Parts: sequence; C-alpha cells; structure tokens
Amino acid sequence: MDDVEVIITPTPEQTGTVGADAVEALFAAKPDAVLGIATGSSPVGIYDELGRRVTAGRVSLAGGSAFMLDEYVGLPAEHPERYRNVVERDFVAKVDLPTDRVHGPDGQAGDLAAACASYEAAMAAAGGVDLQILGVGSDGHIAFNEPGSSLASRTRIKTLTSQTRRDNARFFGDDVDAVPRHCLTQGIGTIMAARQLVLVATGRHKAEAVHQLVEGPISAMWPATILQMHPHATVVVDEAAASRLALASYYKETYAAKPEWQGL
Ligand SMILES: N[C@@H]1[C@@H](O)[C@H](O)[C@@H](COP(=O)(O)O)O[C@@H]1O
Repeated sequence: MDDVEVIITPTPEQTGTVGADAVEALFAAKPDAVLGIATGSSPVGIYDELGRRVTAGRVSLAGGSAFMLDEYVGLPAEHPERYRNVVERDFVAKVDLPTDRVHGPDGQAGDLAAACASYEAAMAAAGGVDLQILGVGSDGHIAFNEPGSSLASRTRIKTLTSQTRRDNARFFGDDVDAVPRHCLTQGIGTIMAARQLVLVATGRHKAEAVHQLVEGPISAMWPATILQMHPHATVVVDEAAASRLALASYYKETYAAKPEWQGL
C-alpha cells in the first residue's frame, strides 16, 4: 500500500464499520491473529461493531490474542480507569477473544523498567502484532508517546503532559489531579513494528492532529506523523476530524475509485 490511506466517513459511527472491516478481514485470513488494541473513545465504535459481528457469527476472534498500547502507572487493580479494566469493558466483554490472551504492560510492577522489557519480549514471542488499532491525542500523541518522544522508542515509562491529563480528566470525575502523572507505553518504534496500522479519529478537536499526521512534516513534535513511514497504514476519520485536510477531496476521490482487490 505504501501511502497512508485516508478514509473519510460521512458519520463518526461509520469509522467503526471501516475499522471492523479491517479486523474481520485479518481474522478471516489468520484466525490466530495478534491484534493491537487501543483505549480511549475513538476505537469504541470498532469494538461495538466487532461485538455485533461476533454475535451474528460473521467473525470470530476466539483463536486470537491481543496486546494493549499503554497503561497508567500506579492505579489500583480494581480502579475502573486502569486501562486493563477499560479494555475488559470496552472490548473483551463484547467479543469472543479469551481474556487471558489479552496482555498489557504492568503499571503496578515494582520494577517498571523490567515490566517494559518483558512486555516487549512477550510481543516478540507472540510473533509481533498483525494489526494495531490506534487513536490519536489532540496533541498528536499515539498510545502515550507525547510530543518530543523518540521516533524509535520502545516500551518505556513516560510522564504525561498537562494537556493529556486535562483531556483525560473526564474519565476521572473531571479531577485533573486524579489522573496519574506516569504511564507505561509502547514506544513509537514498537508501534511501527506492527504489520498494519488502523488509526481512528473523530471530531473537530482532532482536526489539527489529523492534518499534521497526514500532511505535516514528520516530527517528534507530532508523534503520529511517523505513520507516513509505515508501509500499511490507514487513517479513518469523520468529516469533522477531516476538516483541516488540504487534500480531502483527493482522498475521497481515491477511496471512491479504490480497486476492490486492494482490500483495506
Ligand atoms: N492513551 C490514550 C491514547 O491511546 C488515545 O489515542 C488518546 C485519545 O483518546 P480518545 O480516543 O478518547 O480521544 O487517549 C489516550 O491518551
């Protein structure tokens, strides 16, 4: 595929359909696929649609496994916003992928550096991620790789920016002080090692990040711009998130004329 493929959907809901199509195609070709899963509101439409398709018997993830992108440091095991628990609610509960085959970095480990290294080793032992689902932060971060992150980074501890902590305060009763300061996150190099990337963004607050990601210069200041270097990356956005794209009409024409054989 080489070029970042941009798919602009008329409604935010349709981003979920397109994302689910990509996951369905993967599991049809490879029933034991390794799926990379993201938290946040953006991928929820994909998980909902996958849930409907699993219930309808159209796709099964039962033979697969999953790796999470990131995790807060220090949240207690039962905390509802611990990403492992979010993934349980938003994804695992809806599909047929066994919960014991969902892996995440251990944000409660005594030795956080060792937890990051063993997470990288677990991903490698599983054969690497086949398809990574991604969201994007309003500042262009992917996973928790904040602006300034090394474009070659691997799983490590990061300090969250105040922008991200403010963005995520809505999950913590609007109390920014309740949002952890640190996280463990797959690095940008880790994410780039996945064989396929599908990034979803909806809403006007993502428009600048989407513009930079697709059309800006590759820069650590907008970490998502690294997707321009990935051989198989698809960016699925609604009209609002696409509103700052200079070449929006071209992407629409390209998608409308997309050859059937190309797939996603
Ligand atoms: N670590 C997550 C990211 O993986 C996610 O992409 C981002 C955007 O979240 P949302 O999709 O809710 O806008 O939020 C968090 O910071």
